[in-house]
Amino acid sequence: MIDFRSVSKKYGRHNGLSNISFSLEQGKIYGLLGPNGSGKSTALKLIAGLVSPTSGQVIVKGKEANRKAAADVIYLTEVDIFYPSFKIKDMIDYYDSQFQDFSVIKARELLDFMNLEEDRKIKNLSKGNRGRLKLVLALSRQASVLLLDEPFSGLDPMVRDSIVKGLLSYIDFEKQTVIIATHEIDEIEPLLDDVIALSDGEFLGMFNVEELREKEGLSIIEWMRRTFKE
Ligand SMILES: Nc1ncnc2c1ncn2[C@@H]1O[C@H](COP(=O)(O)OP(=O)(O)OP(=O)(O)O)[C@@H](O)[C@H]1O
Repeated sequence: MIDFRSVSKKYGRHNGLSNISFSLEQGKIYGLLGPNGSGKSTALKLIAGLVSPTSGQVIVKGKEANRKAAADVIYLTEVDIFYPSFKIKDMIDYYDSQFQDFSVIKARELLDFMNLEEDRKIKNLSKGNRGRLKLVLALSRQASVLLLDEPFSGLDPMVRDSIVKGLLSYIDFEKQTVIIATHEIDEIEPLLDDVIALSDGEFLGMFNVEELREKEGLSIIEWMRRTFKE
């Protein structure tokens, strides 16, 4: 349902991604892994149609990715996108007015799960709570592709694990494909079906997490350490 066909993305003379090809299936959770600057955000932006490939094609649900086709793609970015004077409930209303696939009922359930009160002003929220709110807003939509860029980075490690596990119940695996770009591999490993590894804009490989454990006796983090040391 998502295809990268010989995709390169240059920023000026600098390589963001170099000749990458892979295919992703519907209904799976993918980890997009790699060190800083390896091209993870670039890959997500290409799927969301926010940047265009310099060469090659990115196909999402049979069509070339662009801003219009991206109506069915949710992209949770690292950057804060909130209006500081808004209260949480204003943000929920705003999302409800902007996105047909947004569910207020689901948003309220998620706010409850994340311990967020609707009357809090966004500018008064801690970084971790802003991170929680971003997840609430993203997961309250029903789009087919969910792109999460470092979704757990602001979260307290003490609660991260339970949040990560809880989030699974809000994903519709019949319809949604999820790609999580992250450095926090340990916590999300149990969630992932397959992993795509990037380094310096190059595609290192894609593999199944369970197979890796069964055949090679390695966790993702062990595999990453070994691969990136080489
Ligand atoms: N707008 C831009 N202009 C110039 N170079 C860019 C731009 N965006 C990304 N790059 C470069 O492209 C490469 C890939 O960047 P990208 O942000 O995709 O990596 P990343 O894996 O998401 O990194 P991080 O883990 O640090 O977020 C980096 O070398 C980066 O400096």
